[in-house]
Amino acid sequence: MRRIVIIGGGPAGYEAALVAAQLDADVTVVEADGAGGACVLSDCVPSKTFIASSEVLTGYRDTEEFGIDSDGLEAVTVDAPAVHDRVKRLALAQSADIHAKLVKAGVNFVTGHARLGVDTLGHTHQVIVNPADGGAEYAVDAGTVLIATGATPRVLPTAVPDGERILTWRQVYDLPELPEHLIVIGSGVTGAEFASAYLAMGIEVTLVSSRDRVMPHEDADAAMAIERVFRSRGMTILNNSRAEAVRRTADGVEVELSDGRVVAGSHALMAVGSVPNTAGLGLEEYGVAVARGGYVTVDRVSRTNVPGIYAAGDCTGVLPLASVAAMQGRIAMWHALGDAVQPLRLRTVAANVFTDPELATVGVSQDEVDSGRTPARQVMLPLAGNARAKMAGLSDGFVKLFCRPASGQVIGGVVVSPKASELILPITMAVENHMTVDQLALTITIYPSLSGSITEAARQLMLHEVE
Ligand SMILES: Cc1cc2nc3c(=O)[nH]c(=O)nc-3n(C[C@H](O)[C@H](O)[C@H](O)COP(=O)(O)OP(=O)(O)OC[C@H]3O[C@@H](n4cnc5c(N)ncnc54)[C@H](O)[C@@H]3O)c2cc1C
Ligand SMILES: NC(=O)c1ccc[n+]([C@@H]2O[C@H](COP(=O)([O-])OP(=O)(O)OC[C@H]3O[C@@H](n4cnc5c(N)ncnc54)[C@H](O)[C@@H]3O)[C@@H](O)[C@H]2O)c1
Repeated sequence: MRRIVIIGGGPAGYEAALVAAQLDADVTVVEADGAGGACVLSDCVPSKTFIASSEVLTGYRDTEEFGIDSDGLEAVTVDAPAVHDRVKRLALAQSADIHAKLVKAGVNFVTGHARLGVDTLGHTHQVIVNPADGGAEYAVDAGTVLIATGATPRVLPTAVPDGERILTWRQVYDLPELPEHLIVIGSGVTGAEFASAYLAMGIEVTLVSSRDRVMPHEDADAAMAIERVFRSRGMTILNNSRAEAVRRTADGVEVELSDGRVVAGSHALMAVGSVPNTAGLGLEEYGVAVARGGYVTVDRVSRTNVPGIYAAGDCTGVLPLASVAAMQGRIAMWHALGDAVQPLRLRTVAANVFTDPELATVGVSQDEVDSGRTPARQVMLPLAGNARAKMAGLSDGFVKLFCRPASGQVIGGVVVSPKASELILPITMAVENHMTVDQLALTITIYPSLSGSITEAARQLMLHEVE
């Protein structure tokens, strides 16, 4: 029986463990916190649960337009401790579910810290476990080790979070009440999602964005559409602004920008990226290649340069998504245990930003098409013309489709709309299965439906081909 030790119990680690157990390996997962890792306990799951509460408030916006009399958002109050309790409860419940699943699969789950040890007895590898229960450190031999240690919020030395006024995204759920005026620093996906959720909760939000638009790595049309929505709902967005320092004041914070301006608010949320949890793991001593920024270097089957040592998830910096982390972890185990394995393909990974409206993408990007790297025809269809969107009072979103110029094969798409995370699936399936715009266009969709805009976009590309 092959013995596998996995360091880290997030999506990369626990999904790998389930695969390895299924293949009859003897699996130990060492996790410093709880099953599900940071994804479940402090990052993805809590933030999406918090956003779910903010979406309830969104339902109270513009009710008059629908002929519903209400006192509007002003009359709705948010019970912050109740919202935060729900966030934590759901995260713990999800963690418990994952723990139960692992135990049922026969995985040995150890709470504690682990690092690579020096193998003096000539075993393949050795992992040193420091259990959280205070017990003595011990060594575990392993034929295969998977490093799946994730990442931690980046801290600027001039803006150190204190958990009260200057916060990481992991600390917001401990606030006794919602901020009065939240300054979000960093307009990547994390910053944009929190700015959107707090705005929906009726909080004054200032977003400090170091670039000329929010979400600089996302589709520009989509990011600008969302920035317009944010501004129209009253968010202050400071473009081309870097935060130099954040200080506590008597009753709040002040953020000093690099051009000398100072912005005052009640709280600051630092969303300036993450750093991989790779220090102290003994990687360098062991000869495992670590790239700039501390990311473990891996190939497309999650191998590091040291035979038998694999790495997966955010600690590799390949693509920091839970879905990708999980697939990297599974691939590592399929490869290590000699099962059939397809190397990681990032081309068909769908991603979603949970702002209001949401922004979902898959396949080629507008940048790749504009630069000529990928020849494509495209169409962008505003949702404003969709009957279902009109009924729901939606005017901001769109569907964008990319296809190969000659064959019409669907190679990418963007959706900006409520629940874009669900609407991207047909485009993802088309990309994954090399479908053409004709095949998409001939699919009969529900009338009226937002998904009708996807087939309509495909029909427009079909017509274009005929011209
Ligand atoms: C605010 C936020 C929202 C997000 N939302 C989404 C989303 O909606 N969808 C999505 O796909 N992705 C989302 N992500 C990204 C997603 O959370 C990560 O890609 C995912 O958590 C990566 O999984 P992982 O297994 O690599 O690491 P993690 O989930 O970080 O787990 C790693 C675990 O390893 C443990 N660990 C570290 N060092 C050791 C050690 N030495 N010994 C033992 N244990 C150790 C840590 O305690 C941690 O629990 C979000 C990220 C953030 C920050
Ligand atoms: N919905 C999701 O799937 C989801 C949600 C959150 C995060 N994630 C994943 O995590 C990754 C990282 O996202 P992120 O937003 O946490 O980090 P990021 O690194 O993408 O964004 C951080 C932003 O902060 C800016 N910044 C840095 N220092 C600054 C300063 N001093 N002042 C102002 N701005 C500053 C950077 O320029 C950058 O734009 C994403 O690419 C995504 O893969 C996914």
